Amino acid sequence: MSGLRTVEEQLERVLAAVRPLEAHVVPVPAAIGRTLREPLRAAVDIPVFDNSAMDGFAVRFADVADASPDRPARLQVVADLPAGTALDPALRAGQAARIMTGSPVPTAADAIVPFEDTAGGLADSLGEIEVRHAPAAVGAHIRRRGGDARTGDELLPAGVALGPLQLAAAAAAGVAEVVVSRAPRVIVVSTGSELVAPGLPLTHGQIPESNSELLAGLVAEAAGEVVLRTTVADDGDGPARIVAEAGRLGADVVVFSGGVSAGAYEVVKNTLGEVMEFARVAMQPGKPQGFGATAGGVLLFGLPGNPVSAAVSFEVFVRPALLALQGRSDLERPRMLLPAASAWRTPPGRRQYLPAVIDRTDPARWTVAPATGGGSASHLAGGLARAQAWAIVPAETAEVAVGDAVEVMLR
Ligand SMILES: Nc1nc2c(c(=O)[nH]1)N[C@H]1C(S)=C(S)[C@@H](COP(=O)(O)OP(=O)(O)OC[C@H]3O[C@@H](n4cnc5c(N)ncnc54)[C@H](O)[C@@H]3O)O[C@H]1N2
Ligand code: MOO
Repeated sequence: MSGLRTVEEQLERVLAAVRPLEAHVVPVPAAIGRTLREPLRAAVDIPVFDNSAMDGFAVRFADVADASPDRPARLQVVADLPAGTALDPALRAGQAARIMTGSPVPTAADAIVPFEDTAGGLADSLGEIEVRHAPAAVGAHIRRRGGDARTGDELLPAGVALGPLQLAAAAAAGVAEVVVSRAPRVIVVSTGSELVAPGLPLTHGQIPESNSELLAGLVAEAAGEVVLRTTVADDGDGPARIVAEAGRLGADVVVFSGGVSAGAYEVVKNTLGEVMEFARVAMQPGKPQGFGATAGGVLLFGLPGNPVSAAVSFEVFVRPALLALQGRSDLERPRMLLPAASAWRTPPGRRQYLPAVIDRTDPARWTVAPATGGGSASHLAGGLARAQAWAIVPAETAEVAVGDAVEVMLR
């Protein structure tokens, strides 16, 4: 199809307009979902000290090296070391300390014997014990100081998203505060005089408004903060009023949906032509795209109004921009090649982004299929509910056959 811009060209224009937001210091519990802007370095060693991996006895390996059920080694227990103890008892030949998992190993000990390897176990553990099984080697069941990370080691580079695993590592490394990006502030605007809040009665020609639900949720998934969510009519100066409001609210991004194609009442296209460029992109759905920035740097997206078009356009253009604003190093969703479970036709000359389901019954052979009976028709908002991924089919491909390897963007 002639005169269409590639997805890559459009995305390049979008990303060229992105200026990363300020970074600030927040306490670790407030950093969930934020993007790290300075490397995370360990403030203490992990583990902090040599400690026991088992409940049992700290011993001198030489005392128990030959222990067996027939010839058990007898040791005298001279100390008890619960977790949190500050003790470091001396152990002479033939002596042991009872020790719990996580307790500091005495300097004089060089192996741990679990309760299970003694005759009396926990029940008989504070007087004399009989070790019936020798530890495998010096150091058995001892978790060494710094074995995981040393003070000052980089645990995470800047640019990664902080989830529960990353924040737990920060806490374990003794870190109380991290430097993260602030959340992008986003305004979500639906356009259309036919739109009515879901649940309200509909007169002829009216439909429930659903794009703001979609886009606000996608913004939140991308760690953005929706500061205003509203609908404007197909006539009047609603979009311009919103752009002015963006300045007052300190918004970073405005996402319009609808009103960008070729009709008589395209309110975004007709009123924001001075701050936005309207292009046709070689993708289906999502062909008509508006994008621009205000003098103050607020990014303005004009997504097509069809619900599937809006969803795809968000994935392809808005989400990468929101992540780039936050300084995220990886702007892409994970992708993989999967065999098609059914055949479908694709639009000529435009890259297809098809709402897809993944059959994960066989873990060694996932397959992909369209989520909607009607293929990629952009109005199928109900079928969108089943979509688990996007199948991406190149512009040159006319149809997908069963078994063809299809690129799939997971979500
Ligand atoms: N003559 C042409 N007509 C169209 C073209 C074209 O190239 N030439 N492109 C088509 C394509 S492709 C798309 S996509 C749509 C995009 O249209 P708009 O972005 O202008 O969107 P609207 O016309 O406002 O709405 C389209 C469709 O989506 C429904 N909609 C809109 N907003 C919402 C919402 N918030 N919640 C639920 N549904 C919404 C709306 O009622 C329409 O049915 O243009 C084609 N036309
Ligand atoms: O681009 Mo439209 O989104 O094909 O339906």
